[in-house]
Amino acid sequence: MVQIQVALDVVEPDRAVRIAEEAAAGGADWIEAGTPLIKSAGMDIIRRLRKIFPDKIILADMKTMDVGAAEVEMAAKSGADVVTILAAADDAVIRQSLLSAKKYGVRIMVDLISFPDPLARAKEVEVLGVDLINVHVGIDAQMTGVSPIETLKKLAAETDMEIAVAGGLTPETAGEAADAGADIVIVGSYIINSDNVTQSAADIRKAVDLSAKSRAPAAEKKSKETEMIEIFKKVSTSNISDAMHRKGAMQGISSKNPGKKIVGRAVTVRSFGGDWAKPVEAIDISGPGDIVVIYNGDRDIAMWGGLATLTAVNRKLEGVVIDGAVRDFDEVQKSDFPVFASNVVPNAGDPKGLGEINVEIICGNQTVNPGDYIIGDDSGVVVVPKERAYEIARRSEEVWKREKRLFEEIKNGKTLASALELLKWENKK
Ligand SMILES: O=C(CO)[C@H](O)[C@H](O)COP(=O)(O)O
Repeated sequence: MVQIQVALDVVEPDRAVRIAEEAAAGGADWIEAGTPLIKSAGMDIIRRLRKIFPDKIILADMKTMDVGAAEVEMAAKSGADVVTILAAADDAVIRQSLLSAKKYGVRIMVDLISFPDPLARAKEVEVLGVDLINVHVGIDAQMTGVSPIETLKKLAAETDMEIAVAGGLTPETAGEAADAGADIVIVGSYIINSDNVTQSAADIRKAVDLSAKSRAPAAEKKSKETEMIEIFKKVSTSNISDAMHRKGAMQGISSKNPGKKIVGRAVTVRSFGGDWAKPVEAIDISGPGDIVVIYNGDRDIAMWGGLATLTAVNRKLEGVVIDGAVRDFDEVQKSDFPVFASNVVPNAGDPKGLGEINVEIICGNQTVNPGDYIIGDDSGVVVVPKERAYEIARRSEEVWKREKRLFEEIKNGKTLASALELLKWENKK
């Protein structure tokens, strides 16, 4: 039977243990002390997991690169059954790890993460005596859209080693992995960031246990663009800003029609001193999914009002974001059209026609290029450069999931400080 391994990639040991208990209740067979957890809690977390789960396989995700014998020994003596060594490590490290593993009665799993030619390396380590290999796409690489399944399929046809697979697996891809020949399906984020860990582990268990024949045909693969838009619609601007390391938020611009969220591509406009010609001309070259993003630089002369709003509604624009002022506030509000701006004033400027459309602009102190992704909600507006949009979308979804999980923990009696073990993690510099 294919084994399910839950990867405890959190840095708070108490949370890790709670999640492990919930995942075990959902059908996880192997419990992995993830690398960040081991770095945070040391071998104590292995001892603790061993005590709580005497009958489960405990994997120490050491990702050892050097001094294999010593690292295997300490994980083994703490209670691990399986220890990971990086495929990128020198053969000497792998040999030493295998010797130590034999001595202390544990198994070695070689992790192919980021190895340029994983199939060739898998054959080499098999010759060295390794019998457990992990086809693995790391978390940061997953965010760019890389998946382990194709490599898994190729490796399964060529090796007798037991194969584990990891890399952002969900029930759908975990099922595919089982069909492709995986013996151990390793799942982190999908389970540990779920607001119902037990159910999510059970979903993976069910997907893996279904035979290939009884599995529903895989859903048609979405384009990256569709996937991105769906994620941006689901997450908040706060999640996106976190995913961008607190960058991307426009300053001084807020929703003038609260409750309206926008997700779309920027049509940029630069104009000056209330000049509203270029902004309203930009509406005519925009359509569904477009957001007109305007730098006007004057908070006291409006360059957008009720008539521009009506035109934008008729052309089915997604919204408008203005570093500058709007007027006709009552008409804007009645329209329900998403308008984000820095100020509301009654007086307008003149349509002189100065400025440009679809050039790089600065709006709310952020650089915006034509085609960049703009997301606005009641917390504000963020700009996501188009070149990094897929990665940022995927990362913001992880932030969203983690917050949902924390929300559940706080609902169940934890405080935010205790859930995140804040005292331990205060900056000691
Ligand atoms: O070892 C890891 C990262 O290096 C993870 O434990 C592994 O990738 C599983 O987690 P996820 O399902 O989130 O990818």
